[in-house]
Amino acid sequence: MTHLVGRGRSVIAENFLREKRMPAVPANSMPMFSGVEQMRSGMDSKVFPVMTPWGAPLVWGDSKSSVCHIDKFSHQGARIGLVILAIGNYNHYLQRLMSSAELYFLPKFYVTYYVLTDRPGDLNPPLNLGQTRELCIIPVAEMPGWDRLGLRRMALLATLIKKQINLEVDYIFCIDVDQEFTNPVGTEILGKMTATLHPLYYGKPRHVYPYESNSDSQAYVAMGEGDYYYSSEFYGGLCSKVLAMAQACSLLILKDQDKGVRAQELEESYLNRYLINHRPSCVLSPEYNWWESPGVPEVPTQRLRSIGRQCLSTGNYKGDASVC
Ligand SMILES: CC(=O)N[C@H]1[C@@H](OP(=O)(O)OP(=O)(O)OC[C@H]2O[C@@H](n3ccc(=O)[nH]c3=O)[C@H](O)[C@@H]2O)O[C@H](CO)[C@H](O)[C@@H]1O
Ligand SMILES: [Mn+2]
Repeated sequence: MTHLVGRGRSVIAENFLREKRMPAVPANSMPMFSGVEQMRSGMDSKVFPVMTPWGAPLVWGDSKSSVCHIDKFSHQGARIGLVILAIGNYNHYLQRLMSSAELYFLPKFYVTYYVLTDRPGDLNPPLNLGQTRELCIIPVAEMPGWDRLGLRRMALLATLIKKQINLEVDYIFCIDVDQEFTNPVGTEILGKMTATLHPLYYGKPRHVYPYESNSDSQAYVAMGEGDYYYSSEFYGGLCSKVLAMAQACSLLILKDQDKGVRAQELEESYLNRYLINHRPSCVLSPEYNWWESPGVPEVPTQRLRSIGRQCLSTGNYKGDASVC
């Protein structure tokens, strides 16, 4: 594997990233409600909130604030990692996700794909990657099954960040392999901690969110707690923040397993529990977790599509049963 570390990075970018690695602001010093700015989509006059109640950007890729963020020179040297877990027959999604990422995911940036797979040979010959991109294949001995892997991914992620990723990139994102980028995704997603709204619960009242209701579980969320319901298909941030999150979630999962308890939505439940206590600094709109289904809201631009959830809702993908 060739390392891209340090190549072409400006002093300004180095300083910016150093500052970004500073310790977290304690939750109790979080800014209070700062009002809700809005973006209006030209097409149909729909109004989209662009800020969370705690002042974090709520990102629609074409909103003024996103465009402004993208223009920030300071991100130019950022190195970004994308962790992809592909076990068993989910390996067939890899090629599609990676080719779409080459087209749309932070093009021209330093991007390393960390592919954790039980079939390392499947990526041979490897994809033709852009000049600033690299692939790191990490063989893992895991059994297939989303219900099992949903309880393993956080631990795998924590170990890998600590051992390797932390030394190689600034930001790390974890993405479900059963997805594809369908439009540009740029630096607007780079936050200390970035989480994506689950489209089925966007704009819905708090009481319908599928937070864990079993009070024996470490993922339990009491009535009245929580702002949004986040998806487990795409999240990320600075390595140090994602490491803290993955370590905390895997500990919650282990504690539950020790008691024979399992949160209903698996990793997603623990992620949501964690994000209630540690609100994300960047919240991605359903543009970044989208599929065709009556329950999913229309968005100005569809950027990241979940093929798996699309297949689950309709039984096939655009009529192509072989994709599902
Ligand atoms: C198909 C399915 O029932 N999906 C459920 C699963 O969606 P999710 O989209 O959360 O799960 P998923 O089936 O996409 O699995 C998560 C990720 O684990 C990896 N992976 C999973 C299984 C496997 O055999 N190999 C592999 O590599 C892969 O990166 C995949 O994208 O969980 C959600 C809650 O969290 C809901 O309950 C969904 O209904
Ligand atoms: Mn998925």
